[in-house]
Amino acid sequence: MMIDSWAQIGSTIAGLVFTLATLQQFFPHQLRVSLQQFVLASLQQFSFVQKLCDKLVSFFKPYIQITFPEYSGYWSNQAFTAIETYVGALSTTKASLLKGSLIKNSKALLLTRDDHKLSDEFDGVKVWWILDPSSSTSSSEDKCFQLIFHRQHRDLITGPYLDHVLEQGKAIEARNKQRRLYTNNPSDNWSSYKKNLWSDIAFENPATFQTIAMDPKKKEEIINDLVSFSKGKEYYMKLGKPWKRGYLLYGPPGTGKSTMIAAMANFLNYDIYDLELTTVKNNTELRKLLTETSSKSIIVIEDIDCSLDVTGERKKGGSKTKEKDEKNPVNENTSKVTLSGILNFIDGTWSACGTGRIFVFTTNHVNKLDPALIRRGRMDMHIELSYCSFEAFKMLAKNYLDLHSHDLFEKIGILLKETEMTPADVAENLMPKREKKDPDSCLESLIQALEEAKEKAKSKAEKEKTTKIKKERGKKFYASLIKKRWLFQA
Ligand SMILES: Nc1ncnc2c1ncn2[C@@H]1O[C@H](COP(=O)(O)OP(=O)(O)OP(=O)(O)O)[C@@H](O)[C@H]1O
Ligand SMILES: [Mg+2]
Repeated sequence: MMIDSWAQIGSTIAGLVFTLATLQQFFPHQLRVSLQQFVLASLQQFSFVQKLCDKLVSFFKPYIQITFPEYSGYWSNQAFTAIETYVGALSTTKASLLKGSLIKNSKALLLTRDDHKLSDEFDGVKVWWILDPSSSTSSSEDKCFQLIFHRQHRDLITGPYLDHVLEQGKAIEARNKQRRLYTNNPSDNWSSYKKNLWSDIAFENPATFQTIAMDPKKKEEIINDLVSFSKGKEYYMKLGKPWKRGYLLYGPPGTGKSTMIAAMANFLNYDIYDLELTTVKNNTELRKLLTETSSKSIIVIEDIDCSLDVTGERKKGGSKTKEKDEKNPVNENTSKVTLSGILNFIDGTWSACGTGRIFVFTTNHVNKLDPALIRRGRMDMHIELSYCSFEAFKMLAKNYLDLHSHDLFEKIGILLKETEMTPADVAENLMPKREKKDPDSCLESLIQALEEAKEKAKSKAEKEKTTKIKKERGKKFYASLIKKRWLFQA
């Protein structure tokens, strides 16, 4: 009330000053000077009185309240959601009244305090959160949070503290969020409702970077790259580049390409969009699908060489190439997605319509891919996943058998150098076949498999060698026949 009346006085004085300024033009000079002095003195007195009044108000009412409603107009208020999560997680360990809920798309049971008033501390300053302060008095069904703090900490609380609350709330939400695996629906099934472009299920692949067997240095490099990308929003903005990154995973079947994608999603807490190119009819559909993916997600095209003819069409250049490219669909019957459509999808104007996106392509035949598709900027990091090395084997032994060392490791190390066995095959041999783990028999079964693989490779190499020799002999024989015939004719 008091504040309202002072606001009224303020506007009255402002009006008076304006009227006086207009009238002044008609007064003689002497009178004008005296009037100005009078107005200045009154204003000084007014500001003194106002300061005094402010002090009185803050003395009798020293606390500030900020309300965060659940809805702002028709839209849900994102600040409310983040605050709800943050406040819910406030020292649940100390509280005696708890409530549990399993929220949609959340992977864990959410335990929150079942109090209406909670205190929190930031930089030594105490604040209070009240849920639904008006619930007892108001008939409105909308929930809201009220933050109460002493007015002397206004700057700290409205600035750094609220930033901290929103950031923490969002981080907890992301941690609890159940990741989703999306796959695109054939466009014949698309309804007018946009969400129908993709179907999704809970993503429950438990692969992590700890469980992936590969060169530790390479693994660390990938992790660092992902971390700097995921935290690099401002950096990308500064560079004027869309916030996106491409990874090309290549290597023989069973070397961990799909496992790596799952580990990336789990590490970053991103959803996966598994794009099945063969069901996409044309570039327009491809663009639509892209615009319907969420930010901070991984868009995957597995076995890109099988989904699209990307075997160097653009290398030839010229308008003819483009013509050929357009005529070179994924699937002769239904799809007209072209290489240029894919290039535009990853790197064109449309690719920047969301942020924090990761594109991952996998292939077993990296040499077959058009250089334009995998150049840096499109596929920024090329990751080779190869046959099982000794380092990779040690990781698998640790994960599968809890073994850090064993007498048989040395022999396995030598055999791995002499053979090409995929981590998938090594893992299969290390998997205990009985309920009770018996590391010795698992390692022995691996040694046996390695020796068999070595023998197979040896006999295959010998076979290839004899076929080559036979071919060369045959060639020589025909050459001599032709020579003899030619001599005879001559
Ligand atoms: N590097 C690895 N580390 C740990 N496990 C692995 C690794 N590679 C393969 N595996 C195991 O083998 C299985 C098959 O691997 P994955 O599907 O990732 O291979 P891929 O490279 O995607 O093969 P493809 O080229 O046929 O798609 C996985 O379920 C995983 O258990
Ligand atoms: Mg795979």
